[in-house]
Amino acid sequence: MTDTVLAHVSRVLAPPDGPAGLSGENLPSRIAAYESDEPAGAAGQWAGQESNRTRMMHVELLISDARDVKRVKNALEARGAFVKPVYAEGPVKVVRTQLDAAGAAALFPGMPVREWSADVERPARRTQDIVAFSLRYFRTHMRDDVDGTVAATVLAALAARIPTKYSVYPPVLLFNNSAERSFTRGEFTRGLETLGVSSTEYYRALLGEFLGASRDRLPMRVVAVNRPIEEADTLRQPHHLDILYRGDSGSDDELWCELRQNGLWQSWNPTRTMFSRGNVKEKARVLDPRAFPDVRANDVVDLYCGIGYFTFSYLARGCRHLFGFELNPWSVAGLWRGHERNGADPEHARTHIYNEDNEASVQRLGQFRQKSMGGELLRIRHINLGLLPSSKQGWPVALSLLREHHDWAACPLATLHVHENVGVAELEDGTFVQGLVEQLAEIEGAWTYAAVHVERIKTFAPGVWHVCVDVDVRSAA
Ligand SMILES: C[S@@+](CC[C@H](N)C(=O)[O-])C[C@H]1O[C@@H](n2cnc3c(N)ncnc32)[C@H](O)[C@@H]1O
Repeated sequence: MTDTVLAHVSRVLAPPDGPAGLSGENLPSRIAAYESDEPAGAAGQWAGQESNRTRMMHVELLISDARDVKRVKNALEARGAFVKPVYAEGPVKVVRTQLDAAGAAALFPGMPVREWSADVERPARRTQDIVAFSLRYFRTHMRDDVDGTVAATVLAALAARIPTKYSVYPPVLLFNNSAERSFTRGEFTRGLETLGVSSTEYYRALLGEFLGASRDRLPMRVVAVNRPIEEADTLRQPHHLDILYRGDSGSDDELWCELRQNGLWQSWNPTRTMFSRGNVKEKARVLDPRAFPDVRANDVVDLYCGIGYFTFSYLARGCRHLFGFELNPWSVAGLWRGHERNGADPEHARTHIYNEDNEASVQRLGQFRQKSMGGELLRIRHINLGLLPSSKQGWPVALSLLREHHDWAACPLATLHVHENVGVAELEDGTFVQGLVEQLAEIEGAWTYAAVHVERIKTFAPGVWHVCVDVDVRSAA
């Protein structure tokens, strides 16, 4: 064995009281600590009581030059305003603070900031805990007759392949699948065979470690590996979800995950529908009356409603009617499960979901107005356009809805929330936003458009941000 391999083997074989991070002794509590999408006591806001959700929003600093991180951290620590950990989003280093926007501007003039709250997603999970647990398990469950040197080499190889990033989506423990670290790598499966370790028993044991990990104490029964969604797939379906272990006899069609974020339940079938934890921040923004004013008692259209990511936040804010359009029947089924779990609007008096192309929305809203409103116009205060990589298909649809069905006299302002993946350069030089506004004006020239906010939601790929641009639309008349 080379020195490098030996050094690595001695590191991964460190005894339980060895270096922190490899011991794994405190595994359950550490894992439990990762599983929290919201602070204890965050209440469901479904009934539309929005006042108690208003809270001070802290900001995080977006630092483009890594050399500035230390200085910023020191300054924050001196004021007791630093929040661990510092993390990276593409080229940007993100430092969380206990400061509000004004405090940050005073301390770090000109530095870009964005809001965050404790119920916003934690940074990517990277931990050696899974590795430590797994190595302990392999050592205690491998065949007695495996040669010591072979065992050490194989354990080192396994340690390098075990995925360390995962999501707890009860009942599914979903692992990432990077080029280096994955349970589906040949080295991993061959390594288990060499040691005589049963993968089924190993996954069952791994799940056992997560039993107490779900904050809502939901059962964990499935280990799966996710692969990236294909860019070209409009329905954003997880075609490459591999189920490695199932502790029940249900079929894929009966597998429903549940997760509560910002006090609202969501439900989805992970073999049929994508789920992005990172959108939790945008969902929280929809719940913030300062960011999304006048939702209450007005109407909202969600042109790509999916499983209800944003739909539920609008309903929680007390909108009058929510019209959602979604092509994927599995997402619609998930949306209704989540809707039921959230326990309000049981008669579906406010929630109108159409399992069809949003191109049909102009016609559907017309029918709704005739049937349920005596032909009266709607007050469409917000239109959500939540499709990646681009929601461009929905831009003319959104403007047609305003043209045909919106009462400008009763509601003089309508806001489009345009989700897109945008390159950093186009964002920073303003060309994306300018192009968006110009294209909207080309579609409907009689109105005015003002891009009032650009929310950087998460990095989609290096140098590419998933953003939501809020565009205020006013009729010139
Ligand atoms: C990024 S996902 C939506 C995320 C969503 N907000 C949620 O809760 O899942 C985009 C969704 O748009 C749907 N979709 C794509 N094109 C559509 C169209 N023309 N009309 C209606 N839905 C569409 C896809 O099926 C997918 O579920």
